[in-house]
Amino acid sequence: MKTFFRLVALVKPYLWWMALAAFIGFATTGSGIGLLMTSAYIIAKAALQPPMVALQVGIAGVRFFGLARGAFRYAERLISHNITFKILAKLRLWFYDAIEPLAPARLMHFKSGDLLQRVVDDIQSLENIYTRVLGPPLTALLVTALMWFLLGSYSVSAAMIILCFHTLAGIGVPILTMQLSRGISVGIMKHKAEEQVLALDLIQGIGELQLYGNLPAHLAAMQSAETGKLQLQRKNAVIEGLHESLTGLLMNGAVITILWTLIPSISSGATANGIALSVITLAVMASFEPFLPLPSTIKHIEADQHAGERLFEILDAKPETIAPANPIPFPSEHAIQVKRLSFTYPGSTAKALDSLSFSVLPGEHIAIVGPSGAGKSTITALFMRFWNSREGCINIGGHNITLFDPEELRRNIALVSQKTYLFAETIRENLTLAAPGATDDDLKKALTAAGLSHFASKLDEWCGQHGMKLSGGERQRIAIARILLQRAPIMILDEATANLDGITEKEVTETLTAISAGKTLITITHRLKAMEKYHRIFVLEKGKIVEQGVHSELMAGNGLYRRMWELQHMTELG
Ligand SMILES: Nc1ncnc2c1ncn2[C@@H]1O[C@H](COP(=O)(O)OP(=O)(O)OP(=O)(O)O)[C@@H](O)[C@H]1O
Repeated sequence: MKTFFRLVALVKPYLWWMALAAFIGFATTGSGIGLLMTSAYIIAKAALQPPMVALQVGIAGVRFFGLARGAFRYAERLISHNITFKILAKLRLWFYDAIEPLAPARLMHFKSGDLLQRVVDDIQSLENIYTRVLGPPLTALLVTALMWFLLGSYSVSAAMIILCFHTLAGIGVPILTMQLSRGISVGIMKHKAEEQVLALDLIQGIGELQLYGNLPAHLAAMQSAETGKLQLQRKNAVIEGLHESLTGLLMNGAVITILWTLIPSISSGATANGIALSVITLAVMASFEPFLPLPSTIKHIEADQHAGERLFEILDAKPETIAPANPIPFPSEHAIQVKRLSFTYPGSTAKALDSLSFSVLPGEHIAIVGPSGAGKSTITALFMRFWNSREGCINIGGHNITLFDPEELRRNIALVSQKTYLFAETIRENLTLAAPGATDDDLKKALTAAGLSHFASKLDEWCGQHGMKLSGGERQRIAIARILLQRAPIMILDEATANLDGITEKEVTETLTAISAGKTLITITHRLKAMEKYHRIFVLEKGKIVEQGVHSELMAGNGLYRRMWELQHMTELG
């Protein structure tokens, strides 16, 4: 229930609007009751053939309640939907704000499809919190009070009867529905989330699924999630039918019981007359309208609770990197010093980096090389503060990088990794990501310098899903154009050319060398190509620096570097 109250707290700023909407909802049902009461009055009275003037009040009542009902319904929908959309927009913004600092460290354990489900469906389902959960019970309560007052002023026994039947419809039927439908809404949500995860995997990994013959098994899993969802939806429909029939039954039960109680008093001429009886009958029937949605309220509480838990799981997660309260500006002098840096990934026992120390002078070009799993990419992740080390530190310009605003730090370190992500947008949008204020002229210059002059006239060309319309080399060149636009003084190239064929790799490397002139460069690679150009090379093995020097010095030794170099060059020659 804690989650539910947290969700209710979210709508606190709209409490007065919600109260107004509930009151207008009550006015709508009240007008419906008034409409039927005045209609019954006219029909019953007309049967006694009175003069026309005796019907005037009734006719005016029908006109008034008929028009008022429509106007109130419209106002109630307008206000409640307005509140709902405001709440949804607020929740979505919260979610995006919360998710951004969690990437990538805290999102590692979530599947993309599941996150998509949370941001789209879970938040959407919370729109019911006002329209189906908070509003209808309030309206039903007000209608019960109105009927108690209307009937009570006429007959106390009729008022007691309507109270009993309203209590059964407002509490008994919803509790029964809750017992019968326990777990259904949550089950439907779980199946939907499962389907979403599988659908996204299907879209993204269709090539692999086809290649390894796993497509039928994947489709079967999707089918099974769909079947599970359909079975629960069918059960849900049966229960919904049942509660609607029960509410109808109670409405008719209330009418019959009240008639049965009041008819004797007409015969005896004590309190009731025939006209009043027909008015009461129709009023009782109309008063059950706000009780119809109550059983779904209970189901929505369960669904909202589950959706809320899934959202709060993200909203409450502590980001790996928190910006300091008073960040210091990024220095203009940016010598780098890594001191006794160690790092162990959560859940792992082995150190990915073990007391690593090295320094890079401003404008110096260094390479960090080593076999797969040596910890090279972990260094990049710590520099960009995707992860944070608890042992040792990275200093830039003499300041620990934790003292900078992470966003400013990332603006000043340009990163090209092995896999450049391109959004399913135009070339322009994929470039302005790095420099939102860049002009078309800037973009064209960057494209030309990155070796993509043929794209300079195609800024509005769509890149395709994940940049599929571009070759691997072109995608890496877009990344180069991005870092040119970013104009950062420090560059990290993390296996930037690893996925390219020999000729493209050579061309892209030449472009990268040209644009890194005058900047501090850290190249991270396991491929020992053109190593002569680096001022210093650090050889990493199992998270430790085992050798360092220039290419010729390392080749003169008989260590890991030389063995890696010989192995790679022998393989290439062979
Ligand atoms: N997110 C993670 N969670 C747990 N362990 C990880 C994670 N990422 C990397 N590791 C482990 O940390 C160690 C260093 O990984 P890292 O990716 O830094 O190596 P690398 O030298 O860049 O390798 P490669 O050249 O293959 O990319 C490896 O043992 C790896 O299994």
